[in-house]
Amino acid sequence: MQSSAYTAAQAFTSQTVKFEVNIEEHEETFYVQQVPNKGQGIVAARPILRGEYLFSEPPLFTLSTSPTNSQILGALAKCTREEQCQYFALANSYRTKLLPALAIYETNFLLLGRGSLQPDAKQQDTAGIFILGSRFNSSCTPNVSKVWDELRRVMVFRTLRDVVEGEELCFNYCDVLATREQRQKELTLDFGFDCVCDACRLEDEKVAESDRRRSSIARLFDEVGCCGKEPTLGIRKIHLALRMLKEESLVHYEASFCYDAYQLCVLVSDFTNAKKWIRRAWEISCVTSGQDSHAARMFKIYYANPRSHPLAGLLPKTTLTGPDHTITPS
Ligand SMILES: C[S@@+](CC[C@H](N)C(=O)[O-])C[C@H]1O[C@@H](n2cnc3c(N)ncnc32)[C@H](O)[C@@H]1O
Repeated sequence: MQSSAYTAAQAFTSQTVKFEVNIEEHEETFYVQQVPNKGQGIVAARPILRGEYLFSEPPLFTLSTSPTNSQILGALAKCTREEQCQYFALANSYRTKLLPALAIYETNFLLLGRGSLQPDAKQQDTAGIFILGSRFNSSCTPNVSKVWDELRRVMVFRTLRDVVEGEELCFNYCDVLATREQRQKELTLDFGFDCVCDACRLEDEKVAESDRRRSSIARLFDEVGCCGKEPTLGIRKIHLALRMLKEESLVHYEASFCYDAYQLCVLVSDFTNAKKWIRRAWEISCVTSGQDSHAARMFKIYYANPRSHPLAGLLPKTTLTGPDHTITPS
């Protein structure tokens, strides 16, 4: 199998430090190659464990989420010739609709805000071009997470679950809890392609089942937030959601549900189960966002002292259930 060897080199913004992402350094872990019906993609060269760090990459340049063609050309003018060539070698899904520089930007930009390691990073409207990160295709059952580290100004990629050798590495371009129809619509309208990921290629009853589960998880996510006065009901909904997330092989939202369960437990002074839930939330956030992420650090503090949460003891004492409790379908 062929890997395309290239180097993405970019100076840190307003710093003199050079930061390089060299695909050759990662060849034992993954390689870039053609994948059926998606152009190029990133493929695991060996079994990779859940939560393994893949690489960090600084943006070639950053702009708003809807720049003009001349703003992009302006940013490219500050790049080296090699970097410009790398940019124009990226995928282009809008070849017939937009000018080349803009079309490539629209096909490849990544938002800097989502999943930021800093809670208050005001980066929602900023996007960047990442030469290697641009080779990740989309999956609606992703096995890779991407988190923007505002402090280091790099996008960090890591695996969300165990990956077998030869498996494609993908993150999600759209909300994984949307139904297939909603996802397909968004990917066609906003990203310019028809998704052929495994979840989108499910047929008949299987896609109906997957849609039902994803919609139920989304609904439970909202409902749990309203269960502050009914912790027993809230915990039951969380168990249900976690079971469905597992059935859908989805990791996103898991830490959030576990943190909600922790909060419900501290509300009723069930600190034994609270500790179990916050430990689970911490473990998952280390996988999805890394142990230096804001969420992982906050969960670690609550694990050390579950009683320190401001909601502790606000409701009458009772015992709920922990993350290992199994529920029977109703
Ligand atoms: C950021 S690029 C990803 C890498 C790209 N395949 C390449 O060759 O460099 C985004 C483009 O990849 C393709 N792509 C990504 N995910 C896909 C998917 N799930 N199904 C079909 N095409 C996909 C689409 O053409 C999309 O516009």
